[in-house]
Amino acid sequence: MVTAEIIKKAEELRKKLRYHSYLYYVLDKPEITDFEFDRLYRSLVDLEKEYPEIVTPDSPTQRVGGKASDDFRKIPFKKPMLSLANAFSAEELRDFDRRVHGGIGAMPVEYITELKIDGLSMNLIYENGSLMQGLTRGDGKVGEDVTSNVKTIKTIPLYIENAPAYMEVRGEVYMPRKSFIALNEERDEAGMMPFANCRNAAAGSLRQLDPKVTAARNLDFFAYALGAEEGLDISSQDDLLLQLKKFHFRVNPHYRKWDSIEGVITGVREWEKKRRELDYDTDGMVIKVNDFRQQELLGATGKDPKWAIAYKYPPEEAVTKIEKIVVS
Ligand SMILES: NC(=O)c1cnc(OC2CCCC2)nc1N
Repeated sequence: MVTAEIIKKAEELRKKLRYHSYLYYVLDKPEITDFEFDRLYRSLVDLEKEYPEIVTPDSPTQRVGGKASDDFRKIPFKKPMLSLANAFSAEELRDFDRRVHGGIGAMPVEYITELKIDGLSMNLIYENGSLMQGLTRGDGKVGEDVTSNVKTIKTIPLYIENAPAYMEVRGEVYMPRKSFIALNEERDEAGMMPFANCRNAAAGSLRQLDPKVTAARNLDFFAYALGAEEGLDISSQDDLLLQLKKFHFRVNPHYRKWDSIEGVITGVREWEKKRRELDYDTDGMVIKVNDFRQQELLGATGKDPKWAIAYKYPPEEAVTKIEKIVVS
């Protein structure tokens, strides 16, 4: 017979496990040992086994669901996922800046630069703090339901405290380079084709029918935008990134605010080389007008926002295997 104490005990364990998972996976600053974490986790598993009726879909024990996901149902978005126009030179960034100033008149403009993570963009739907659906971007209007695979990604919260009634969090699922290299070695040994790059490996891992396979691929997630939401009062991109961190999402730390496009160009040049030191692939920088009122003034033509642009770095040789071609 389930008592209020038992439910309270389960909720306390879930709260502790969420918090320590956040410290370990998102901040990489655990406060307890793995042994202590496992002990907490084991007590919740035992409690839920003894009283199956207290299990909640957002319990930490529900990350790797048993069932293979159905064939990626197509789900329309409440708010389309915009795509980015590209710039390939500093001059094109200056053209973008001229268009922005043309659109909003004499007001000063602040820009935010964010590393452009080379993964696949996702829409995470939270209702009353619980993760209800994880959708791939698809064509920007209709996504694919990969919820059971998304739930296996440890840095994606299954439950968020103090969240509004409805919120869509958007970001990039990616595979760290170390995991990509290890996965390709495994595939090579098994006589399978290697993935060409981290992005393809992440896409292939998210589209697995069995969540257990996805769970073993060590995917990760950086949050960078909100879709449809109720009750959040956020007025700029840098405030949004702070709010996403407060909700315990991983936010890429290398974003920066600039008060001129010349500053943006400095930032873009700085990361052209530096990005190779990172443990994940980037293919450029995303430049966004910081102020949301100015974003609204500029609007979006079709599917590209006029308040954001992606600067693309020239592609470097995708190194999967070194082939030596001996010219006789
Ligand atoms: N790949 C990325 O890192 C990335 C992609 N998209 C966006 O912003 C969306 C939201 C509004 C326009 C595009 N930001 C990013 N950092």
